[in-house]
Amino acid sequence: MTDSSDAPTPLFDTLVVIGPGLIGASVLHRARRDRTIARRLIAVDINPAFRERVRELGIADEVTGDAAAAVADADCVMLCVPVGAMGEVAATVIPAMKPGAILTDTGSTKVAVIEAIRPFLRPDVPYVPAHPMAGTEYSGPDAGFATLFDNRWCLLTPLPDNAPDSVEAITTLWQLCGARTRDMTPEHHDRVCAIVSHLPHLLAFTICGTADDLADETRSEVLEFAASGFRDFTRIAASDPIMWRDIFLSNREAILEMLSRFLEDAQAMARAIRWGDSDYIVDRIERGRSIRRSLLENRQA
Ligand SMILES: NC(=O)C1=CN([C@@H]2O[C@H](COP(=O)(O)OP(=O)(O)OC[C@H]3O[C@@H](n4cnc5c(N)ncnc54)[C@H](O)[C@@H]3O)[C@@H](O)[C@H]2O)C=CC1
Ligand SMILES: O=C(O)C(=O)Cc1ccc(O)cc1
Repeated sequence: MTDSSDAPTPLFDTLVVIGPGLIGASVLHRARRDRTIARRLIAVDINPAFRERVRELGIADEVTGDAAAAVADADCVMLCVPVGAMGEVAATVIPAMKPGAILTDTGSTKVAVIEAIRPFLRPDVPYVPAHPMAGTEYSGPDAGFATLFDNRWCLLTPLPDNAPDSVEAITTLWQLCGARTRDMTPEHHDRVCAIVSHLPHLLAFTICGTADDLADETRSEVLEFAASGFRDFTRIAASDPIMWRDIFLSNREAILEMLSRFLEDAQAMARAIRWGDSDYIVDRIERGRSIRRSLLENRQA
């Protein structure tokens, strides 16, 4: 029998998304919308309420809590759970995958996630780690949307023994999601993300905590008069606590290194303010402005 439709063959026959929260549900929305990523979509979640939401959203052909059964027929399995849960999920799914199927993940840290998954790897199941650099402060299946990854970066950290076709397949998957892709080592990835993503979140959580610790009368004024600077911090400070606890604990060294460099620079700024060093202050602010201009030019803001 011939296929009468002109639709191109999807990249995978069956894609299983484990953890259809913000990221997983966004992949499912995109795959559902375009039908170029996979013919059949399966979502696995431990939370029954989230499974029900995924069913209601209609973004998967099958929704289940049984990860091992779900992956048996999969051509690609994408782990979209918090980074601290990657190892235990990998331990359940890898033995149940069919030979040649590809395992990938979307974790925000790479060295620790790869180490957590490595003990369960099989030579006939390539694992290609990835990290879409796109997200919001919201989580859960309702937070997902099809265009989340458009024009954003997805960083891949292929392993030395990855066959080129498995890396190519995951690269294509992210490009079909709308992302631009770049390969780098897991160590480099973790240092880059420590400065561009993890430290900014740490600062946001901290400044909101500091504001909340202020005396009662000042604290109520923080809420009343929050100018845009503080308000912008509160957006990312609204992010999921479990996800961020796991990121901080799993990228400990790079985050602590970036934090200590930041503290030195903040001290230098404090000194300039104390001694009235206008040139230093203006120079630092101008560097901030030029970084913002570059982001706008690169369509990343
Ligand atoms: N939120 C963001 O902006 C971004 C997050 N990431 C990474 O992607 C991953 C997912 O993040 P989000 O989608 O934001 O999280 P989320 O909290 O929205 O979704 C995670 C989902 O995983 C499920 N889950 C947790 N443990 C599970 C288990 N053992 N088995 C099956 N399901 C399980 C949860 O019930 C939830 O539905 C994390 O590793 C995160 O670091 C990557 C890029 C951006
Ligand atoms: O909402 C924001 O500003 C984010 O920074 C989202 C985000 C969170 C975690 C990641 O690993 C990547 C992107």
